[in-house]
Amino acid sequence: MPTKVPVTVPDVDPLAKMTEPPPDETPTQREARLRAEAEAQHVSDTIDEELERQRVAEKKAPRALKVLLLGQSESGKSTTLKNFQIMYDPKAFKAERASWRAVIQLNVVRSIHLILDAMTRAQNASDAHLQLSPELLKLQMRLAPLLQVEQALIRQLTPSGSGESEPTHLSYAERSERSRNIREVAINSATQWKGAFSRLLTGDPDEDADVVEMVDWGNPNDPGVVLNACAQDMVLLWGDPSVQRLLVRQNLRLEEMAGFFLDSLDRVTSPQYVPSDDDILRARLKTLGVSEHRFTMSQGSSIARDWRVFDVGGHRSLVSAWVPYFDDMDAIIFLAPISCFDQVLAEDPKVNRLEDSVNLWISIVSNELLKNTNLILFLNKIDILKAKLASGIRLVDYVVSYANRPNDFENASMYLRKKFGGLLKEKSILPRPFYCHYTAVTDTKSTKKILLDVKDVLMRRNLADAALLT
Ligand SMILES: Nc1nc2c(ncn2[C@@H]2O[C@H](COP(=O)(O)OP(=O)(O)OP(=O)(O)O)[C@@H](O)[C@H]2O)c(=O)[nH]1
Ligand SMILES: [Mg+2]
Repeated sequence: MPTKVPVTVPDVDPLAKMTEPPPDETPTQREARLRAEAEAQHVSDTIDEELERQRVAEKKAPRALKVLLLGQSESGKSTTLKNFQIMYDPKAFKAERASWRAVIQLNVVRSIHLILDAMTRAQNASDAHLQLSPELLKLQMRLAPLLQVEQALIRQLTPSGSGESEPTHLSYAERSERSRNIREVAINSATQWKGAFSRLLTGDPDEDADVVEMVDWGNPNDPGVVLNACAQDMVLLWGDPSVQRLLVRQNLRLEEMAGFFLDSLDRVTSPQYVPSDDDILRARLKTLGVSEHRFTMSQGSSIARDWRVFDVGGHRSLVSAWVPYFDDMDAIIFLAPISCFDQVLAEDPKVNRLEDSVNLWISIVSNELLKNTNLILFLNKIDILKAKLASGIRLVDYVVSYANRPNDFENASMYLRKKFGGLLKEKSILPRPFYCHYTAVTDTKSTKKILLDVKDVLMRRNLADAALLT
């Protein structure tokens, strides 16, 4: 049996013993000690107060306002995001300028590819109306190298291993850091373009240097070099009246398609080409996955709020990836491209695009997770809608319920607005206001006004909600 050792418990607190004043303290020492203790207490209180103030401030600070951009593929989500960038993060927008060049080059090559395909179809059909002149056949041959350029650009803009056949990424992603260090390797001094480029370096040297770097003028297979060499032939092809007739016969309206640059060939294929804001808004690059962008916006003179804007891919296969973002979203900007009434989905040619937009709208409006979320509808691509209706394409041929209303923009846009508004009213779980704008988000001026309005509405609603909660 182990013997028990009694444990002696001190009858005084050892800590108190250590801090208690010495027994032989003089009155002066005592006064000094008390002063030091009071000072230490004051410092400690100040720290506590500051911590408490920070805690309250953090609690009160408005969290970031979250906005999700939704809509079918090619509805204009990423283009709307670019407008946000131009307004609230011009630096980020500028930083990407050079990278858009490759996207625009690919957009050009795609359009030419479509024309060459249309010519091949005409040859195969041996239709007497579609006879191609020997000059056109020569052009067709001379433009063949562009198809290889297309492949090179797709490789540059498609993430490896994604299984995607369509580009989805700016090329800067893999270049950004590296490019800062290898800028000097870009120009081969033997090329004739060097002079042109050095003359060009007038504006922001950084921005232009990025563009200079993107083209390897010493490499005859570089996309920029091939495009420049083919520029005249492309202009001839696009301007040829029999090509225009052929496109009409095959119902190919290239100028209404995403990423149309054939009317600006001289400019966009020139060695000194730097994409303008307008070009970047018109460039087409499909989104894969979800990207988040942060902006700081102010309301009046006092309140600044952080905004988080989410851009998602609208391709059918990507729609299920939207759901995790529904939770906790303050607002959704839903884009319905109403010019698309006579088009079918690229991913499913059995489905009309307008009908698809209406169905997506119903699923968003009636979604339980979104019953408290503000919904803002952009009836987009009104510039194309106006041109289409003016050219005689009839809405009633695709939307039977349009009946005998006049085939003009005022009536058509109002009709579609009522349709979307009616569905919101009918299908929403809780009543909510109908915020709706007619937009052409490739037009920065009108879009700026609309986004300012959206910002005001959301900030006000958010403040009102916060007031209700407190
Ligand atoms: N003319 C015209 N073109 C537009 C308008 N809005 C978007 N576009 C063009 O339509 C194309 C598709 O726009 P995006 O913003 O890439 O479409 P998205 O909704 O992001 O498409 P996904 O990424 O595939 O989901 C781009 O080439 C845009 O320039 C518009 O109002 N008018
Ligand atoms: Mg997109």
